[in-house]
Amino acid sequence: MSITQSVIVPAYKEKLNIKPLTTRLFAALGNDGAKSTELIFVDDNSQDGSVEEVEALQKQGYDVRIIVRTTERGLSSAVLRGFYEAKGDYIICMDADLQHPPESVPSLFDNLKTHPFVIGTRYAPGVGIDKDWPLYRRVISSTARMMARPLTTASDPMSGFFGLQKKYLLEAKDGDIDSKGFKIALELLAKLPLPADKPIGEVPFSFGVRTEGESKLSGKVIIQYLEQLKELYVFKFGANNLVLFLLFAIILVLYILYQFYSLLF
Ligand SMILES: Nc1nc2c(ncn2[C@@H]2O[C@H](COP(=O)(O)OP(=O)(O)O[C@H]3O[C@H](CO)[C@@H](O)[C@H](O)[C@@H]3O)[C@@H](O)[C@H]2O)c(=O)[nH]1
Repeated sequence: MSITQSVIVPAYKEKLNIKPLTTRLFAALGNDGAKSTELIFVDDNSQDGSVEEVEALQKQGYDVRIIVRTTERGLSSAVLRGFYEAKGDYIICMDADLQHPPESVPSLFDNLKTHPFVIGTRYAPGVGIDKDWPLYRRVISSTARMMARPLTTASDPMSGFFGLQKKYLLEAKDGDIDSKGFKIALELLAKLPLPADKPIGEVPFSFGVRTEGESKLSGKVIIQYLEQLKELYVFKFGANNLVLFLLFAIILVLYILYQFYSLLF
């Protein structure tokens, strides 16, 4: 059976999550799904034993490999590298830390058969984000989501759990997709030539809790997001737009909130 589906996982210092993610993913895919699916970790030279972990899984027969980048660093560029190396026509991206349940991957692949792009969404009835998220993270997350509203109809464009049909990536103009920001799904939703008459697929999922390793979210990532938003607004609406002005007003408020938080904790 040939590979038609690829799962791409950006990973930095995620050794302890590699085995549970791989075994849970292939179990969820079932026999037939597993035969047509490859799993690719894109690691930025973590040097924490992730490579050996993947080699051990290969010996057990899993179709898994790890790309180790030594000269590049960053979540979005890692995801894009995996996308371009993927053999499948249908590609899913997910985090390594098991906050994105591997058991939801088959639903995302199913959805992708009839939609050009699918988002795993935390904003749907019955699902949600971790109840233990501190207030500041909820505020940042909902503000970030609100600011992306004019760029896409997707309910959760901040999600790192998403998929696309590879042909749309290949149809993008050279140099359009920028891999600097942290929010690669938003970048792709705003810039790919997706057909206007087909909706974005949405699959609800509950955002899990990271139990191993650490989040790489930091103040720097927030600033990167704001820079990315500015670039996407200009791409979509042109430079001289009122929306851009509003964006900067919101950026200012967010920045003040962030400073306020830093002072308190
Ligand atoms: N290769 C590589 N991988 C990276 C890098 N930075 C982060 N990653 C990987 O990217 C995934 C997400 O990083 P986290 O650090 O776990 O992100 P988070 O703060 O938990 O953010 C989550 O929530 C966001 C929405 O609020 C999501 O957009 C994001 O994808 C992630 O799910 C993890 O698998 C992590 O190892 C990097 O520089 N290089």
